[in-house]
Amino acid sequence: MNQDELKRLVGEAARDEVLQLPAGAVLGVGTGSTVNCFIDAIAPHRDRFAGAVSSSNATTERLLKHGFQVLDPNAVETLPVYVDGADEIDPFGYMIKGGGGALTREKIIASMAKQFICICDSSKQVPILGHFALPVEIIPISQGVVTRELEKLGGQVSLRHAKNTRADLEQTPSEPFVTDNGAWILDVAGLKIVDPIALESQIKQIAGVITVGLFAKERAHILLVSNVSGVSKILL
Ligand SMILES: O=C[C@H](O)[C@H](O)[C@H](O)COP(=O)(O)O
Repeated sequence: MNQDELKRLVGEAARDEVLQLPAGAVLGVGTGSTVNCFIDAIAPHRDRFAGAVSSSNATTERLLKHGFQVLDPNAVETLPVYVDGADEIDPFGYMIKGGGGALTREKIIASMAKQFICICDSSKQVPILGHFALPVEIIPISQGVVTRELEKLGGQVSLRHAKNTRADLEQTPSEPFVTDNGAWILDVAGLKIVDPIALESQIKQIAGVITVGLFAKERAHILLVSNVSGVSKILL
């Protein structure tokens, strides 16, 4: 089974999970290739839901294409669930997210939800976070100062470029990658994140930082994880 098939499997498992919600629920929907499989899997059931709150322009586009009603987050008070992928998840449900650049809106929508359902294949499970470079969304003029602060924490910092996403790390950098919020992303490699709660709050306090892709406060409560033997549901 290849990784795409594992993503499809876990997307379908998440569909089965949200179909247990009472009819008329509003869904919180994350971003990324795994979430795309979830969106495709729930598309035939869209009429059971009052709509969805989206975490990125890409997700909004896909939801609309499938005929979902996409609601303004300001018009919604709470969400029963938020479904999203992760770049890394540890045994406590703490995650690194933002490989696709959607971390800020993802964190906002996750904070509105009663339950975070993380969907991924087992390659994303790690004992300690930090092998995947930690994304930090910043105000562009703060690049220099934030870089220096992050280096003091022991990280090797690089500005993400438009073609320098997870899928093609080797390509020659071009223009800076610009997020849906018009901001930039610093990727911080070489951190061994033993205390995600402390590091999340420490990085958040650096002037110029919009969001750090460490999801400790907005951790996952349920993990649906696929491997060659199928999908497991883990309560965190
Ligand atoms: O910004 C992107 C998100 O945090 C994604 O949820 C994360 O990068 C995982 O994406 P994928 O399912 O494509 O591996």
